[in-house]
Amino acid sequence: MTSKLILLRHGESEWNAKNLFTGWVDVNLNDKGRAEAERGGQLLQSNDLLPDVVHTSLLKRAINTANIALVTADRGWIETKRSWRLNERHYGALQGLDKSATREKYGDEQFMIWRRSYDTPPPALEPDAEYSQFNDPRYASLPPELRPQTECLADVVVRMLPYYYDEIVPDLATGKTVLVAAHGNSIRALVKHLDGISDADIAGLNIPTGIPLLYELDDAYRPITPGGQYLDPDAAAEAIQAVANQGKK
Ligand SMILES: O=C(O)[C@@H](CO)OP(=O)(O)O
Repeated sequence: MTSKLILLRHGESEWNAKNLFTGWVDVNLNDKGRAEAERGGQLLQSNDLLPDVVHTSLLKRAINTANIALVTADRGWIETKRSWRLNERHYGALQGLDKSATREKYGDEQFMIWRRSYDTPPPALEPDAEYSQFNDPRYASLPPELRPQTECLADVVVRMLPYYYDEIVPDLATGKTVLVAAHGNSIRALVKHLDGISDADIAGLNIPTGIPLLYELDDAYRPITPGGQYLDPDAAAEAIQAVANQGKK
């Protein structure tokens, strides 16, 4: 038996457009992001990939992307599950900072370590800082040690995988087509797991906004096509390059 898992990074957000580190800050989609989400829904429909269940993070850019895409594909009625474990990587003290200014201030090497190294997190964000989510009511049920103040990608893998195994795989096992609407770095964590990408090589993988990425999985939940298939490969290639170039002049 094979199963279908579709990964969808949210459409462009207000802070993506401003080139700011976002992480757990709950910013909304902009007009371009909403249009990308609609196009994502059209691609699901035209490829006959109609989700039976959707999993999202607790952040509105992913929630609204899923809603727009699913309503567009006439699947707005499907079962919905949400978890903080699908949230974007917490960007620590970088949240709210301009990416280009950060690169200029700290240099290319430090910028890339914070942005794409596997196991070096940015400095922690104090709980009472302006862009901290430490006391946000949506995380009130988490014990303090689970509420991040910064994360590297390795931390995201560790907190995301229990959700994948406990909630997403059981949906795949019952033959459902599963949509996961999440974020650049939580999707990178999941792709790293699915494709068995090394800690070094994952630095070079970027996820475009709003373009569904289909993984057909075998009965061991391994990809039949390594890397999956973007439903619009040309648009994905261009958008991936744009993500990789963020922060460059
Ligand atoms: O700012 C962020 O939260 C992420 C995703 O937008 O950025 P980056 O691609 O730099 O990890």
